[in-house]
Amino acid sequence: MPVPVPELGSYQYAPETKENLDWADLVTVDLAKYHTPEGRKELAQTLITALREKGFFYVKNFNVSQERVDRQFDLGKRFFELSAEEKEKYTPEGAAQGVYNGYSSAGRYGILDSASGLKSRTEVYNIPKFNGDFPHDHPAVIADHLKEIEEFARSLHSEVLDPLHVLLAIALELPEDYFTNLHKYESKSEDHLRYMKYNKYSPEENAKLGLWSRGHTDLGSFTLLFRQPVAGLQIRYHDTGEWRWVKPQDGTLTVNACDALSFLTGGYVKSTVHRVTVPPKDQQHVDRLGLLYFARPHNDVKLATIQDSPVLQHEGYTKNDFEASGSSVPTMEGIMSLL
Ligand SMILES: O=C(O)CCC(=O)C(=O)O
Ligand SMILES: [Fe+2]
Repeated sequence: MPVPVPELGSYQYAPETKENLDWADLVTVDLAKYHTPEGRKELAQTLITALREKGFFYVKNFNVSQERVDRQFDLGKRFFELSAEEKEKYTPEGAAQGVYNGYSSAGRYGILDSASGLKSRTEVYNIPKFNGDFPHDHPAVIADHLKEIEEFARSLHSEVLDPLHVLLAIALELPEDYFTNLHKYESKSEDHLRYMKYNKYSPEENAKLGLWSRGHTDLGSFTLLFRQPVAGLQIRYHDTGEWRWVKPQDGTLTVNACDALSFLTGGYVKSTVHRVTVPPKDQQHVDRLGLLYFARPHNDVKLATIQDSPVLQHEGYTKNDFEASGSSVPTMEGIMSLL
């Protein structure tokens, strides 16, 4: 008898940790308030304060149902359950030179602990924009649901990124479509939807490791992280330098501003250093599956400080690091080849 395939969306999230960790104190941008001019004004202030102080914040009421999110987690889970051999077929050519759409096996992230030789066990599957610039092969588990994945990625653009870009423009006293014009879905940019699996280690291995990923900033505009019940993500506070854990919140996205927004605003918007550390003891027995979206400006956007924002002018944020050091200012495409 054929075994029925479980319904997509039956993904079981791990229970949250019971440990009392040093959680980051982050504000929530409630997009339910986005639909009136007063609400937008208030949210613009909430957002810009969050971007200046912590660089990370939560977003709620973003009009993408939990059911659709659960189905994406399930697709990610099913992808990583494929055999190593099958997954390796989707490793892109040029992976070693930084080409990242498609599959990256755990080995590519290298040795995490030189004393023990323990390697990263983080697998990634990146799916680029569906605007025609990035034709791609996918295994059947993904290909069979490609339309749904496309709709999901497009709604993250229209329901989350567009509103955040409008709010940022309001806060900087720019025309409301200033940033949405740099982030059109149909234009070429290196946005990607990511399924990400941190395969677990034994408690003994974790004790040797300490960290699962090194501190870094993200390259693009905003990164959207769907609720992650397995604690591990930590951000570094700008003012004190201390590391704080990011707490999973029901029905929210965790969002961080990234390097491109920081360059465009002459450092007014902060791109915050973050990392993934070993989870607390009560969560070390589970794999940590992530669902993320990385938004980036169009490839041809020059990363020069915006000169027409009265706020940036008034506050004195008129030069980013490239401009201050007299180096030539790269485009978004150009900066990728500098990495
Ligand atoms: O897995 C996470 O919580 C964060 C991942 C991350 O920082 C990244 O992929 O850039
Ligand atoms: Fe990151």
